[in-house]
Amino acid sequence: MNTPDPDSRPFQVHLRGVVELLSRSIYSGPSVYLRELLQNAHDAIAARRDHDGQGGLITITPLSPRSEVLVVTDDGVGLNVDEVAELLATVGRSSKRDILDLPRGDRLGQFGIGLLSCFMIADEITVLTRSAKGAEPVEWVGRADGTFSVRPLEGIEALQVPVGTRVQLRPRADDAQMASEPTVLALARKYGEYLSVPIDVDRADGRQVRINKPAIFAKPLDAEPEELLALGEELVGARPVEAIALNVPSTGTVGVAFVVPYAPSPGARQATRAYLGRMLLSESLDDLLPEWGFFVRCIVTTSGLHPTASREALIEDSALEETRAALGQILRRWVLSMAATRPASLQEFLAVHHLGLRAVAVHDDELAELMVPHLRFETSVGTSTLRDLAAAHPRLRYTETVEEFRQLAPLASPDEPVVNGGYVYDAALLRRAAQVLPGLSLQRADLSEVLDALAEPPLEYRAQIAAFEERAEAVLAELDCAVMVRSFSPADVPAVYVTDQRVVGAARRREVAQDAGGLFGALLGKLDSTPAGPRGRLCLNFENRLVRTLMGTEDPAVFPSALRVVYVQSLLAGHHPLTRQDRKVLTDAMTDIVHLSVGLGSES
Ligand SMILES: Nc1ncnc2c1ncn2[C@@H]1O[C@H](COP(=O)(O)OP(=O)(O)OP(=O)(O)O)[C@@H](O)[C@H]1O
Repeated sequence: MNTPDPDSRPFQVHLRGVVELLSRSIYSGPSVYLRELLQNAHDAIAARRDHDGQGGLITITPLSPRSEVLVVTDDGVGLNVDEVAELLATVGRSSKRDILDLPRGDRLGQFGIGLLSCFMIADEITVLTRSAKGAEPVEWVGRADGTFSVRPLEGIEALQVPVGTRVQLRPRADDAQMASEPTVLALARKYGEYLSVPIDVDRADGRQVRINKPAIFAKPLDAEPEELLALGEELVGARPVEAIALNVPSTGTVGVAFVVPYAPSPGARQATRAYLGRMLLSESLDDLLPEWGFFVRCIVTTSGLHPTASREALIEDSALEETRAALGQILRRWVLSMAATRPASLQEFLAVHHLGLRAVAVHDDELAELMVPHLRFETSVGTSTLRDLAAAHPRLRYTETVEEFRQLAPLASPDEPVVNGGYVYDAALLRRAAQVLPGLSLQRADLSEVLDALAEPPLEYRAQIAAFEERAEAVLAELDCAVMVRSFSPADVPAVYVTDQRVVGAARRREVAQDAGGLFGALLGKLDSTPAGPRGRLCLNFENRLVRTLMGTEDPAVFPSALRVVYVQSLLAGHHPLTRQDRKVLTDAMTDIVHLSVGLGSES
């Protein structure tokens, strides 16, 4: 056994310093004083019910023209004279821990500091209390200077104190507003409206308001559907798309997730309104859901998660981790069941949230697995979900940019479509698609491979085509454009213009450098280290009527003009930017065609 050290002395507590610490570093603001008083009253009532089955009302009397004192009364278990000194005046001592010093699940408090929060608005706290276990009532007065006094009440004074506790605060002049009727009503509702213990607020006009409401979010979804959606609307700011029931029995967490009908900023987690034992913990808890749960806003109450001392956040422990994982499972099941039974609803949901889902799915395996098969992508055979595409075409190719897609889409074989990965996040998602959809082969599309794979025109036309390619290249040489003839479908596309982006980039820089001149022009000129080569290639379609007509046209005026129009048309169809020269070529060609058609002959 340890013998007490004769030199050991108890710590001194500098109360002003502790209150300063609470108000500056622990609590978000002085308004939590009412939460702490409500919490103590609630716990005292719970203790009284355990003791003799009685008790069950909290009354708050705010400041009024008739009184400069705020009063919170409960008919809970009360305290005797020894408990008053032991519990109220000892920082960190709480009656709400069990013999192993663990917090009791049915009590809201546990840290033994809550009452001190009253010093944030008042210099003196008076507690009048009578224990349900007998003994005379007591008055305890605690002061912000760190002193307190205890006085047993006798005679007429004692008769006026029923079983329970009455806490009185006289706020400092600057903080009086904190205890005024409108503020008290608002705070009592904010923190305590869902508590199971009734709370009445006395109004200056003599009436009493009961502030409690049923916690509809803790009931089955169909109990009060309209009221539930109204609550969702209040939380989300618009009518929610759907309500999903949340229930994690292992941590006593129940509530509702409302699916938001608008797209929140990508990756932003929706804040959860969380209650602990039905008393507000936080209106904006951002770590209760997995990161990808940004498309719902939740309201929950929990009994098995652990608050930090501020009681405004949760401790990041295994219970929180388990709850987060379980809530993720519930959202995942919701998505999966929608995909299986209500595909139209899933597509509506994705139409709103696809961008956010894509953003998160890029780095979140869980979400990628869940969502990528259902996301829609643009392809050379129309827009489709990846799952449907994979079912119809086990071999797919994808492009990294929109430009590449526009060039390749008209050339791709319908059996092996090209998927546009150029929109934000899509290429990264497509790179992961094979993991998510086993059996799917998805490769980066390569322009030259696609061109090489195009069918050559029939052998008997080879000589004619070679001559035609030569004639056409001579016309388009000034535009730095090579020409090739291939067979592809659809037959109504006369030609596709394909480019090497590096060559085009260099050509554009040269153009800007010429225009800019001076130092900037010289700088751009220096950047230009790209290999030379034709800026692009016009791939003419042997199956197309116009192309076949052109092949048979020898006219030195008609042939170049018509070919130049086909060239600019292909640029436009592929959404390629037109250079100044391209625009001039089009105007000149059209002018020539008009002249030819009215019999004036070509201008050139
Ligand atoms: N209204 C009340 N009725 C009975 N006992 C009370 C009342 N208010 C406070 N007490 C006693 O005083 C103790 C200290 O209260 P305090 O609010 O400082 O801490 P707590 O409620 O135990 O924990 P927390 O810091 O988490 O609020 C309580 O544990 C309780 O035993």
